[in-house]
Amino acid sequence: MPVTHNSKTIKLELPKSGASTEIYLFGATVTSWRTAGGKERLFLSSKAALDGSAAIRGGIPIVFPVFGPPSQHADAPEVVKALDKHGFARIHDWSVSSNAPTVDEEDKVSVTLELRTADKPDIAAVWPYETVLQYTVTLSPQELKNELRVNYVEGQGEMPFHALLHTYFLVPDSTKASVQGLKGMQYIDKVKGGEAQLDTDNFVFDAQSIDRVHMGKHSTSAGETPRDVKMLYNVEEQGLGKGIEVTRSKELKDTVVWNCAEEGNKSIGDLEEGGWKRYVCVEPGSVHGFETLPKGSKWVAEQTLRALL
Ligand SMILES: O=P(O)(O)OC[C@H]1O[C@H](O)[C@H](O)[C@@H](O)[C@@H]1O
Repeated sequence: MPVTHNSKTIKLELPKSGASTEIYLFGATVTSWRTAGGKERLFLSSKAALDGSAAIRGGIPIVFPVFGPPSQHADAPEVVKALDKHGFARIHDWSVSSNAPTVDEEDKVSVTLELRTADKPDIAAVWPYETVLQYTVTLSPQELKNELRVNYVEGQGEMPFHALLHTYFLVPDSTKASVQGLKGMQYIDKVKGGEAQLDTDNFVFDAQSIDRVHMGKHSTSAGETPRDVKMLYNVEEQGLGKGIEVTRSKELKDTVVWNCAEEGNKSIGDLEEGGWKRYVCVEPGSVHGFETLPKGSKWVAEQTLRALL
């Protein structure tokens, strides 16, 4: 059966190719993505809480409706200031949507999860905008697509929000991994206290702590387009390929790159020892400036991850 689930997780499988993905209902967090042949592409800390007691350390947590600690944003509206770091989507149970059909074909399988703020009293207490989040995960032999839909159903005034797909890639060695496609972009360097900088080269993770928010879109002769980014392993390994290409819809205009390095690893209790060397985060989102959504409307964004052979 290509779609199986239990009370905690959903598994999508393409038996012919060996590709699969696993999604926890908690946070709608994708915790595993294996491409054709069964190679794992996402990092999941062996110390991650998988019992709903904390956000899952690894995979693809969903950040909504605020990125980072709300106090970090001078432009955060009052209502946002009361929220937890990275918002509420990653720390609540989602359910399988009965409104969206599950696609189940030989080389494509998908499922849609849903979070209704009206069903969660603790969210409704702090978030006066009734929201339905829908998240569709689609697996093909070499690709994983994540589509997030934000439906603002009922409330007063426009709804402010950030959204981001906090993708942890599994890498053989984070100090060798690089990211192509950010050259020429302005970024905010959170390690250097929020200083704005210009990326002048293709970006190489090294042993230093990295925490950057690359802002906005690419200007090309064809107009403004969202960036296509490539995360490269720069390591030869049987069956691994070169890396992962990350494409996204224009709504995910920003890209966060993060690795906590050895020193930072010590202060993250649920990150396994040496975990910093096994992951790099490349996170498409809209986190520089708040989106504002009129009541009754919808915001749709997606990323596609593709293994580069
Ligand atoms: O530890 P978490 O709350 O999951 O946050 C993990 C990281 O998320 C993002 O990448 C931020 O840019 C980092 O500043 C933060 O440390």
